[in-house]
Amino acid sequence: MTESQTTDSRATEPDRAIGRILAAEEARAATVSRFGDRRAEALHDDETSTADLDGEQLDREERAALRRVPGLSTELDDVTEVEYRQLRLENVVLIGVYNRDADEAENSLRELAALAETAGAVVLDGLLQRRPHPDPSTYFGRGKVQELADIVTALGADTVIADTELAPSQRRALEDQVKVKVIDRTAVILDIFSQHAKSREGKAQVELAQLEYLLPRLRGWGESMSRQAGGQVGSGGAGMGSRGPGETKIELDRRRIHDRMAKLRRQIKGFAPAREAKRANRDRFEVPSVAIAGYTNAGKSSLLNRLTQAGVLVQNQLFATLDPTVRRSSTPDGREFTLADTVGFVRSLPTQLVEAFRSTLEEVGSSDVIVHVVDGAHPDPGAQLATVRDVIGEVGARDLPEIVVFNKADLVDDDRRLVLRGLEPDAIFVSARTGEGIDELRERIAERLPQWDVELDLLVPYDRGDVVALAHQKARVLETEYEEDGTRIKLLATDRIARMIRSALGS
Ligand SMILES: Nc1nc2c(ncn2[C@@H]2O[C@H](COP(=O)(O)OP(=O)(O)OP(=O)(O)O)[C@@H](O)[C@H]2O)c(=O)[nH]1
Ligand SMILES: [Mg+2]
Repeated sequence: MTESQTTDSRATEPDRAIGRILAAEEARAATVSRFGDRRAEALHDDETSTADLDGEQLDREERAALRRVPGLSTELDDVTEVEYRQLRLENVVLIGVYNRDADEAENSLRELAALAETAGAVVLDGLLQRRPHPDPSTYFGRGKVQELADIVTALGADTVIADTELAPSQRRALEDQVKVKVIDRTAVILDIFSQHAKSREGKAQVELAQLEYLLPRLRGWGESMSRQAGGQVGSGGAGMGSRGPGETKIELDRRRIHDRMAKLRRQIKGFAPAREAKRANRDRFEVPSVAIAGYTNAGKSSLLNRLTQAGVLVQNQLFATLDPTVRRSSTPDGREFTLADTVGFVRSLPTQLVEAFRSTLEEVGSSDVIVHVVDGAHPDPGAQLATVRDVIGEVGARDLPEIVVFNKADLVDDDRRLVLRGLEPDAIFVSARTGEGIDELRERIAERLPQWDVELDLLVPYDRGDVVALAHQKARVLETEYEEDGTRIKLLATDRIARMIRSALGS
């Protein structure tokens, strides 16, 4: 291992890597912009308010430990944990292609840096190439691929991550020329999800998404790596993008993978009845539901904690929350509602994940109100808003009442507030950290919660016992009379329930 010396210092002192990068500056061509030293700026404020962590503290430590030493006992019995971690921690170079908007591309690459670090890698550099379109065969143009290969060698990087979803053939061609492992944004996000999934349902969902991603990429995944005998990939050859089902199960043939996927789908379906039962229970006791949705790291869990003292894991990490937490809360005038924390969204959220997490996301779709949290201090809040609304639309929740909340107001100055107001005139500014705006948010939620103010007077034909049953189940029946043509029912309902009953009756 000729690399071990440099790898060691980098693993323990990422700062020195930055020095090295700066020193290598001259080697760069002018059309390639770099900002490896400003990485992870998208994640401001590393302070984790420990007061918020209480019962979840252990979970957080566990997660941090798991992050870098996966599968220790089964793969490498003869090295110490420390050596193993140094071997495994990946040193990555990020690459992206853009056409017009350099700022946007830079934000996206910075977010990719945050994602890579969350997955456990050290980011050494980031390179953007301006091009009308990514090269269909190698993503970067031919000349730049060579330049990239030189940079990778100079920095001693062992992985390149492209800020896109690469076609299987692009990935292979790039790998052949750059001589280190190449993965894409989708693989990194899948990797984070697989590290963070905790519940059985979450694990099944992530594995399904990973298999779906891997299936068209099976041929050649390990192949090109084994051709690089003596390359810089750690002896396991694994790491980001190949953890989870990627490593051992990759040898299964397609059919067995298809079988496995079918089984996972059945399993995930099997979780639905429990969720529906909970939902039905909430309906019966007339408890309205509020879902907190928003971009990853916007502060959804912090806000839930602030509103309910829930003690949910808060971390300056992307996708800290994968398993939705539901807590009870109440309005200032004493009405109860449930408040659900949800999985964060990210730009180009892999479609495989949206599919696999559809059941979880549909929880958002079946709530009464959505609190849409946006990080007010993020460089591009408009893009966050749009991304989240896209996903909300995809699960059919576009028409639900939405309260837009700019969080982290403690980091937002007056000028910026004006800009944010321009984006969303009705939004509320809050800070989960200082408590600013929280009372206003409670009031706004109370206003938007469904009111039991719709009165219906229905004549239900005698052959429609189902509608009578529905009325008794979901609404407050005030009067029942048996007339010649059917049952006359007077009832009180919320808007949503009234619509449900009317459409069941076909009126
Ligand atoms: N300054 C400041 N930081 C905040 C505020 N709210 C949350 N944070 C920080 O932002 C980071 C993310 O907070 P989380 O609550 O974990 O965010 P999340 O939206 O649940 O993130 P995911 O579950 O990863 O999608 C943490 O480091 C928090 O401490 C706030 O009002 N002000
Ligand atoms: Mg969270």
